[in-house]
Amino acid sequence: MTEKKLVQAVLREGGLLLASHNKGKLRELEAAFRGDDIDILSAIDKALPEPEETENTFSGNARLKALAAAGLTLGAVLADDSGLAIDALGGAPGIYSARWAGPDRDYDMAFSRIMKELGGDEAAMGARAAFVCVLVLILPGGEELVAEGRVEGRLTFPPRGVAGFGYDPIFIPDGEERTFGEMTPAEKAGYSHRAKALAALRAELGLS
Ligand SMILES: O=c1nc[nH]c2c1ncn2[C@H]1C[C@H](O)[C@@H](COP(=O)(O)OP(=O)(O)OP(=O)(O)O)O1
Ligand SMILES: [Mg+2]
Repeated sequence: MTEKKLVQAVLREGGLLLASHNKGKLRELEAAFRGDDIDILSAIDKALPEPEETENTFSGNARLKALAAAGLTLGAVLADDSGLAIDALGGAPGIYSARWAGPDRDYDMAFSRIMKELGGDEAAMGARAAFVCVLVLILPGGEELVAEGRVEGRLTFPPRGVAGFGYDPIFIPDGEERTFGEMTPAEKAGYSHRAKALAALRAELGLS
């Protein structure tokens, strides 16, 4: 058996725990493994504690979340750390994207802060930004795989659309006029940072 076939067998046998508490992310991650015959569980299903994200990079925090859950399950674990990086704000909110929405995950508050820090709604309109996603997969033997995805685009205010989650209603990917919040899940996956990271990870696993 090739190594990829062995890893696929491990995933089919032991399942995959998605180490995220974000329902929007979980929907997208689950969709990517649909049809693979792998049992998917989430940190929400298993009521796992949410670790504090103390690292200062996306990859560091993705790895921290994956390792925290790996200690609590026998199967493989996949964690996602992601965020919105705005050029004119030096990449902020970046790894602090969730924290800018406060403990209640109030994205209107996060949008207001972005507009304010960019110097008002006129300056904020069209500001260059990118979504970044780093995935870390930990296999039962401890082997770690890392995959990254990025999508460039621009911001728009006021927010548009009710699909997706988080910052989707203010982000327009390059080549589009609609925000992620105005797209179907399949349309968003045609552009998104998470879909690109998932494609890279799936290629490394020989799943496709
Ligand atoms: O496709 C996306 N569309 C819109 N917003 C997004 C996306 N991808 C990340 N984001 C935002 C949501 C959150 O404000 C932050 C991620 O923070 P991050 O810590 O990685 O996730 P989280 O705390 O929501 O869940 P968890 O850590 O349990 O996986 O970036
Ligand atoms: Mg988080």
